[in-house]
Amino acid sequence: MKNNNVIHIEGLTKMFGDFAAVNAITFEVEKGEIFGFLGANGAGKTTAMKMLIGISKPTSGDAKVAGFDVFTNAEDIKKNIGYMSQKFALYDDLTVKENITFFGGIYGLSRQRIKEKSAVLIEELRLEDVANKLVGSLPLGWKQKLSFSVSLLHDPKIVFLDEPTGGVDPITRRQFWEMIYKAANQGTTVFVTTHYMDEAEYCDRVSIMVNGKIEALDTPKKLKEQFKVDNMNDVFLKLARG
Ligand SMILES: Nc1ncnc2c1ncn2[C@@H]1O[C@H](COP(=O)(O)OP(=O)(O)OP(=O)(O)O)[C@@H](O)[C@H]1O
Repeated sequence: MKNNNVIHIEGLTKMFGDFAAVNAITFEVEKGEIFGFLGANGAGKTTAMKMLIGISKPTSGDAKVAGFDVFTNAEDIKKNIGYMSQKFALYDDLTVKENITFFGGIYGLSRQRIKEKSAVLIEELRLEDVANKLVGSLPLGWKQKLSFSVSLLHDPKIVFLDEPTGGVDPITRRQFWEMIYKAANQGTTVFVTTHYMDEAEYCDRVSIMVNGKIEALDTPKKLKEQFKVDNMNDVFLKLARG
């Protein structure tokens, strides 16, 4: 593993019976990179991501995340990553402040650190007026931005985002991506799945999974050249439709 690689995967495979949901995938992701992990429904993205975040044991292959082996150091991986998905966000029945305090506690931050982080985060997200309101009462876009910030509370080396902007309006999606860029500029690696092809264009590199295999992996510019098209949507359609 090179020093600046925070994800290193070789021949990573997950079988469900005879079915290879993830079939010998190999790639590396660098520190501070925004890595887009694309694929049609059922391609194997979530299965692969579950192995990378240490909650599912691979059938075979090698994977190191944040320097830790997914087979032997899954607990260390969990401490060094952030995770956010469209489906599991925050607790609707806790206030903004309570959610931050709760997750800060889970991540092992001290009371003082939680207080400091909470103040900065609420100011940055301009949530002062709703800091004591239940998260369930906030618009989805606000929840998702807050959820992303919470996933970064413990300054993880890598943040895994599983369709973070699903169902969110275009303006909020844009703001969300500004937050992603900021995190990446500060050295956090961003591993993101999305079904929005305009978002694929914002990534430094993009991989496209088809039936458990990675069929293409490069910068959006090079992928467009390779497939002789002028947008990522057409790259995706060419690959996903075979
Ligand atoms: N626990 C399981 N047991 C059996 N098959 C599974 C299991 N989990 C996933 N699969 C299968 O593995 C394949 C890959 O699923 P996965 O959820 O990883 O795809 P995905 O690319 O994340 O799709 P989506 O975009 O819909 O989230 C699918 O055919 C799915 O049915």
